[in-house]
Amino acid sequence: MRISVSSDMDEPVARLLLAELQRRGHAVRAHGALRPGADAQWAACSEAAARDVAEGAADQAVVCCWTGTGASIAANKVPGVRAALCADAVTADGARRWNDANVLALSLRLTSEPLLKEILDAWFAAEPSQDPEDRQNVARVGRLDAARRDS
Ligand SMILES: O=C(CO)[C@H](O)[C@H](O)COP(=O)(O)O
Repeated sequence: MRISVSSDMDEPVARLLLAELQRRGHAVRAHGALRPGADAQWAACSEAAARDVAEGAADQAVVCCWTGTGASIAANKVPGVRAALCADAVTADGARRWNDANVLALSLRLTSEPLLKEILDAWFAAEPSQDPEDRQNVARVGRLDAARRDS
């Protein structure tokens, strides 16, 4: 899978995230503090990674900041992006399954190395639910997105 990754801070867990995604065979594109010379403000680098997904340059993205909140807020402003801030594997599983999330947001502060691997395992193992009610919810979010674009 093609995965864009962003972090506003060059923290060990962000480097580990890059290495772990590569080890799993993903093609990784780095933004922010993970790419020399790139804009590393959390709003800018989260937007860049999210735009990769929205524009088809990446299949999914993982966006990071110290809390994970700014990264998820910025990513969610990009049309077509459903970013989910996940602090554990159960949340990551639900985000993929029920929300059809296409961007994973992580807190650099909270995500330890074992937790990171658990979250990634759950995120990549889960498939979006085909249950009609779940699809209706995701479609409804898409309509909210479209309405915001048109307003
Ligand atoms: O969590 C964050 C945003 O949600 C940032 O990582 C946090 O604000 C730190 O940024 P800075 O190093 O610029 O003070």
